[in-house]
Amino acid sequence: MTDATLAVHGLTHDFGDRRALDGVTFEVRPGRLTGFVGANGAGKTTTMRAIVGVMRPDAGDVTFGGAAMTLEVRRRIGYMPEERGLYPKMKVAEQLVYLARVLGVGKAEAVARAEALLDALDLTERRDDLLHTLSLGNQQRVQVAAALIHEPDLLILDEPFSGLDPIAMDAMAARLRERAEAGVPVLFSSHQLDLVERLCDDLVLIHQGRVVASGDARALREQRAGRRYRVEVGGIDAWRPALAGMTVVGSGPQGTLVDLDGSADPQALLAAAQAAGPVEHFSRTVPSLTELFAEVVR
Ligand SMILES: Nc1ncnc2c1ncn2[C@@H]1O[C@H](COP(=O)(O)OP(=O)(O)OP(=O)(O)O)[C@@H](O)[C@H]1O
Repeated sequence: MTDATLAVHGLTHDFGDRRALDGVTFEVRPGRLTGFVGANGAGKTTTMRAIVGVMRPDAGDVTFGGAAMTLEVRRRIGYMPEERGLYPKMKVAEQLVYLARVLGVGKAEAVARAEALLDALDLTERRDDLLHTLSLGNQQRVQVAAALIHEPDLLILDEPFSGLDPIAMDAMAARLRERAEAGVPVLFSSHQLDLVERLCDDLVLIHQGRVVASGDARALREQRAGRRYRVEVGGIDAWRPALAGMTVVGSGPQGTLVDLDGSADPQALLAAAQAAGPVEHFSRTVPSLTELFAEVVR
C-alpha cells in the first residue's frame, strides 16, 4: 500500500433546512487510530455514511490514497454502521463466513478467518448460536468481527465500543491497534472520551457539522497546555492565590489548578506559593480530552 490516507474534503449536507455537515475536512492517516468525537447530533454518523458511500453529500469529496471512492475501493472498507445490520436469525460463524464470501474471500480462507476472529473476540463458544440470542454486547463483538472479516484496507466504525464490558473493550482495542499497525487507517466514533484519549493517535473533533480541531492527539492537547498550572502547597488543602491575570479553575487534594492569562508570569505564581508554604508540586498541565473538548466546543 502506498499513501493510504483517507482524505475528507469539504463535506456539506443539509437535511431539509438543517445543515448537518458544513465543510467537514480532515484526514485519517495509515497506521493511526483516529478518534471521531462530538456531541449528539454533531455529524459523526452522517460523515461516516458519506465516506463509505451509503449517502451522497450535497457537496465535498472523499478520496483514499488520492483516488476517488469507486465501488472497487468501497469493497475494501470495513464499515460498522450505527444501525448495525447483520442477520439476526443466522448462526454467528456461518454469518461471518457468508459475509467474507460475499466480499470475495475464498471458502477455506473465510472459515479460517472467522474462527480466528471468534477466538480473538472470545466468541468461540457462541459460534453456532443464532445472532439474536446473544446479549447486546456479544452481538456487538460479532459486528466488529463482521467489519474485519475481509481484512479491509480502511476501517470506519460507528461507536464500536458502546455497550461493551471492559474485557471486550480491551479485545476490541487490541484488534483495532493490530489493524492500524498493519498500515490501515482506522476511524471510529465514541462518546467515551477517556477511552479515546487512551487509544487514539489522532483526533477529529466535530461540533455542529464543523471540524473544530483535528490532528495528532498529544499535540492538540499540548497546544492548549501553555497557560494552565497545577500547584500543591504542603499542609494547605485548598490554596487559592489572588494574583492579577490568574484564575483558579479548581482546587482539591491534587492541588490548585490556575489559568494564567497572556501577561501573567508563572514565576509570580511560584513565588506566591512559596510564600504560602513548602511547594510540593508545580507544573504546567496538559488538558484531558474532556477539557479540550469542552474548550473547543465553547
Ligand atoms: N436521515 C436524516 N434526516 C434528517 N435529519 C438527519 C438525518 N440523519 C441525521 N440527521 C440530522 O443531522 C445531524 C447530524 O446527525 P448525526 O447522526 O450525523 O450526528 P452524530 O454526531 O452521529 O450524533 P450521535 O452522537 O447522537 O450519534 C443531526 O441534527 C441529525 O438530527
